[in-house]
Amino acid sequence: MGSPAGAAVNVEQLRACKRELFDYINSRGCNPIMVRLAWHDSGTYNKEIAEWPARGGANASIRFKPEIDHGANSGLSVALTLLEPIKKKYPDVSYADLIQMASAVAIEAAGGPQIPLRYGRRDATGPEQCSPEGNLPGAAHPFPDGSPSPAAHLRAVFGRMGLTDRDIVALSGAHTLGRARPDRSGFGKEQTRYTAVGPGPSTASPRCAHSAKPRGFFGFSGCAAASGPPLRPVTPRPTGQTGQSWTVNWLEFDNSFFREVQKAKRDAELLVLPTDACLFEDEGFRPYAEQYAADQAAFFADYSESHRRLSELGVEWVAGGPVSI
Ligand code: HEM
Repeated sequence: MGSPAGAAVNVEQLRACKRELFDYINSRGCNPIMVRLAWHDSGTYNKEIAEWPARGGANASIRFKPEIDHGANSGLSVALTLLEPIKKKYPDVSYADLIQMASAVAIEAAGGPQIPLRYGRRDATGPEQCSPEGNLPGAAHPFPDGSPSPAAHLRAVFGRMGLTDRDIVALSGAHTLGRARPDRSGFGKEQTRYTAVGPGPSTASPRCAHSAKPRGFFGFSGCAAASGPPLRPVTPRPTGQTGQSWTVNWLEFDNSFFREVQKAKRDAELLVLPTDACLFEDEGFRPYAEQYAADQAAFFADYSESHRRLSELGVEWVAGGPVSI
């Protein structure tokens, strides 16, 4: 049911699990939902509460009812189901580690930065350890905490987790991946041209910079000038999808979220939530948002560090943890 406090960290299993997750996630195109699952597990953290697991955070309590049934978690049981066969194969990897690992791998496999994740998280063991509903941010008025603006709401929620303005802006950049679906969150359109035809430009595949070979939607399909194995496996473009994405290439992790939100004339086919728009409207957030729109390397560097912090919120480490692999 979960890793006991005294369980040791099994580095061999962690490494093998990470290797397997890479293709497992990429071949299914489930990168976005893995990122969202991990964020919704850690994002319940309250820095004012000392006791574990009452303080919330990355403890895998999201796998139990009632937490998985919270309104904010609508649709995330799909991600838990996908992870179950992997958990069975690597039983010494705690659920909390597996959820965070899947998210970091999903980002790296989609072309994002490496995230210096550490392992050895202790699992919550039952429904009585679930976090109460209402800890995750709302995307639009009226905000459940009565905040007067999206920016105030984000600061209240992320501040409760001990995160800063820079963390808020960097982490919001995860919306470069994925979609909103009306039947899950109530946000987004039923379908757009970027979900109907699948992620990526609708006319032609992007080309590798070194050759005329087309690029797969998850990375290079092969390039004569590049040494070593292909960077990422090629996966068929998933067409006929539903929902509304924030970006055109919604299975590619880059800084396009910021570039799209920044545009004076936005593409009506792409989603901008009030909490996304405020990143360019609020004086405290704007410098970071502008920097990330202009400089992908700066975004990747900050994202990587903020994501690691998010992945460790509220964590109780088992004996031998935390470890890097
Ligand atoms: C800043 C406050 C945030 C708000 C208000 C927010 C809100 C939302 C909403 C409404 C959706 C659509 C869910 C659906 O309909 O399935 C969504 C999806 C998503 N969110 Fe956020 N989010 C926030 C922050 C974050 C953070 C911090 C991350 C990760 C670090 C993240 C990652 C994602 C991803 C990857 C998806 C796409 C999921 C999918 O395609 O299945 N979000 N978010």
